[in-house]
Amino acid sequence: MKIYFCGSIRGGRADARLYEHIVETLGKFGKVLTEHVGDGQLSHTGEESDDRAIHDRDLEWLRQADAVVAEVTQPSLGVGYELGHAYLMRKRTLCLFRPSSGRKLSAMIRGAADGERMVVTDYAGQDDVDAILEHFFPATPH
Ligand SMILES: O=c1[nH]c(=O)n([C@H]2C[C@H](O)[C@@H](COP(=O)(O)O)O2)cc1CO
Repeated sequence: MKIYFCGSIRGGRADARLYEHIVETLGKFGKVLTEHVGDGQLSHTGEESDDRAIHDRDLEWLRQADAVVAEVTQPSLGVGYELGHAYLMRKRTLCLFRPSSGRKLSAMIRGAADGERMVVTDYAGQDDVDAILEHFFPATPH
């Protein structure tokens, strides 16, 4: 199971520690292609690499992915772009949103959910992540 994790980078790194926890937990279900998104050392300027190289690599990883998981509380153009591609590629996708942030999730994300291929789950925080992921990923060996 290859998993593509999306989280804000240039959109702001306020939730970076939460991303780190999600990436670590996702490791129980498969191989996370985008581990760097959960790297606490990665700043809001992003990776050192050339922007086109980042873009092309990430779209290729997205093509390879069996599932997509996104933390969507911190708004990010890149995450929105990835989710649009994932949707058109018909990838099974889980979006995690924290209403306690005081934000209201974009209609273009919540409005795309069908509860099957594209799932949006509201949650309180880190302690809920395990149970949500266990519910999303089928209990088959990988
Ligand atoms: O350095 C990067 N590396 C990278 O993989 N990304 C991808 C993965 C993230 O899920 C998403 C974050 O987009 P943004 O930087 O617009 O917040 O884009 C984005 C950047 C910087 O834009």
